[in-house]
Amino acid sequence: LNGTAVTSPEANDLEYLTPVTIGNVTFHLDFDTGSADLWVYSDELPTDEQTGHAVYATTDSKLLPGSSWEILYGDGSSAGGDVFADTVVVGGLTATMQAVEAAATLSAEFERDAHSDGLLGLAFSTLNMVKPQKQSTFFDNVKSQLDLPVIATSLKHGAPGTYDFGFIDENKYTGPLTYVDVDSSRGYWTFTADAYAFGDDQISTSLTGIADTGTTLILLPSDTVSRYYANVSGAQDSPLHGGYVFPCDSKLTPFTLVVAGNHSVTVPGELINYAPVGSVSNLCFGGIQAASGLVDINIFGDVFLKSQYVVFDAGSQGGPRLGFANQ
Ligand SMILES: O[C@H]1CN[C@@H](c2nc(-c3ccc(C(F)(F)F)cc3)no2)C1
Repeated sequence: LNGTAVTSPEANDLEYLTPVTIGNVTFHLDFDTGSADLWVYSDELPTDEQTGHAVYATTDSKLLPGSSWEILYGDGSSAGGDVFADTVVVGGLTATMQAVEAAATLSAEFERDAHSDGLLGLAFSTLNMVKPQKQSTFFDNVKSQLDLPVIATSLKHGAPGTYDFGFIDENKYTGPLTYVDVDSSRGYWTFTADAYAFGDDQISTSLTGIADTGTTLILLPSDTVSRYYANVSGAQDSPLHGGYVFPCDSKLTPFTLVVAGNHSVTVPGELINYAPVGSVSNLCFGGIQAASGLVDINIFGDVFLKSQYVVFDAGSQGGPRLGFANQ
């Protein structure tokens, strides 16, 4: 059995939310290939923090005795609580004994996120934060039902896309799929590009990072980022806006990763114009920004992933790998 779930972008493609049924309640979760915990807003939160969200009724649920979780995300946000076992359905696929992590505390950033009802982690289960015993991700729990141990993402700019589980949909991409090996030793979908380019400016330095659907932007070392925006007239690193901004009518340079020898994966300049900074100024915020101190790895987030149909292959032909094709 395979499955497909439709995922929809919030404003400015800030995050993509996908319906997940737990028990008989549907939650809209932020699928995150950069973490490995499935957690939901719950009735253990202060009532005002539950408002506007689907809420997991822990009183009707099967507790995992003595288990708890606490997670910290790359932007410094955090969440924590206790753990239940429940039936979880995504795109027609069912995991009967899925660890569902009920949020009892949320950091301020989550309190401001009016739309998502929690996260569904799709990184490797070694990254799961449940103690004393790590729990399996939804993907690991349904993997045996799938034709292939793969997740394929089609995230789009300002339009619904899909998460395919168990199969690769030829109708969703053009040209060849180019595969690159993944180093899963830190639990992420980590890969290395042999070189990269800003337009025609070839940089023959390798670049290692993670494919992360839960991060909105592309986060790179600050010197790399300043080199990118040197090509964009009027661009400046603005403390007021928290990163590089430029005139919204700027023509942005494409960003290319060279992988698997000589295959180019290119993000068109248009996708690197992330969004206007506000309604009055004609400044736009860049889709490539510097990775903050908390994050010690480059992150190829949604701005990167939107240009590609991406196959997260857990080992259909040996080790884990990522496949990229234009969409
Ligand atoms: O940790 C890395 C793993 N993937 C990245 C990720 N970050 C979030 C996140 C979602 C929502 C919020 C909030 F709602 F604004 F609080 C904050 C962070 N989800 O995945 C970073």
